Amino acid sequence: MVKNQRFIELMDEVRKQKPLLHVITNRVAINDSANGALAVGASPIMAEAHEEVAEIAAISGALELNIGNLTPYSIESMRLSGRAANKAGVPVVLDPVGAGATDFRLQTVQKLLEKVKVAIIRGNAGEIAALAGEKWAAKGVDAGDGNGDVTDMANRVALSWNTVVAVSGAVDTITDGRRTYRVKNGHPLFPYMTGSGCLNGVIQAAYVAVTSNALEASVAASTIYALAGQLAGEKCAGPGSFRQHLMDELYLMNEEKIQRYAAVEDVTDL
Ligand SMILES: Nc1ncnc2c1ncn2[C@@H]1O[C@H](COP(=O)(O)OP(=O)(O)OP(=O)(O)O)[C@@H](O)[C@H]1O
Ligand SMILES: Cc1ncsc1CCO
Ligand SMILES: [Mg+2]
Repeated sequence: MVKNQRFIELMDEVRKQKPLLHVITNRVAINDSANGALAVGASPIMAEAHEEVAEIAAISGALELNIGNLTPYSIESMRLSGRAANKAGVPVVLDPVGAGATDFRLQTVQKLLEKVKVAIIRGNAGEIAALAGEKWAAKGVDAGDGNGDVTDMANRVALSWNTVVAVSGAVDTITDGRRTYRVKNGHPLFPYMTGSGCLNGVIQAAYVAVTSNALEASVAASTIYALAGQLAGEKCAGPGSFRQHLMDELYLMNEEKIQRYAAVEDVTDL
């Protein structure tokens, strides 16, 4: 399945369709998330008023829920929009930011997953470890260190919630619990840009808006995003200009760069 050609087709499809993305996210990442969505060709709307979220979710190409700055109000926004998205057949992406940091976050994610069918869960290893019930020294919203096998944890979470799981890190692991892919693109400056994982989640939403195959959407989004960061990192001196170059490289991504540099492996049978 993972052919560079397919990533290119999906990238073109996002640019052609310009899917509306309903995003409920944290106040740290909100502006970069909107700009990154525009850079890949999607059309973001950040909305969380209870009066309108169901209506917006139902007409969107995808809904992205990010729990980075939870409040009781935003939890209800996520529930209402998630239910409306499910009813309308709109795919939902969930970013369980800091799920290992507090019981409140973990319980909120679990309750959301019980009520809302999610197409892709995207998180760092610490967050996915929390969902898998694995011990892991996650540090707030950062991944931290742990000994668990990332693929095994991701598989378990994917099978429990019947979803695709995309684990970000130096290598990204994407699985539906049956097939597993690894993306080796990326750049060490990524962790110095706050909200870079949150933007990854929004790009996942842009891609799942244009295909009913959430696994291929997630592998394509993870690859194109990590590759844009890799090319950005090669051009810049530090985190400030990395952020600028990342937006540019998302916008400038093309067939030639994907064919030349995408480093994706199907590790299902390894
Ligand atoms: N050490 C690294 N080397 C290369 N790429 C990396 C590295 N760490 C993360 N990435 C890339 O950075 C992007 C963001 O992933 P990361 O795991 O840092 O998200 P996150 O921890 O959820 O971020 P945040 O919470 O700040 O939004 C991914 O596309 C991933 O491929
Ligand atoms: C720093 C931070 N705190 C809550 S959300 C967020 C953005 C990165 O996840
Ligand atoms: Mg994160």
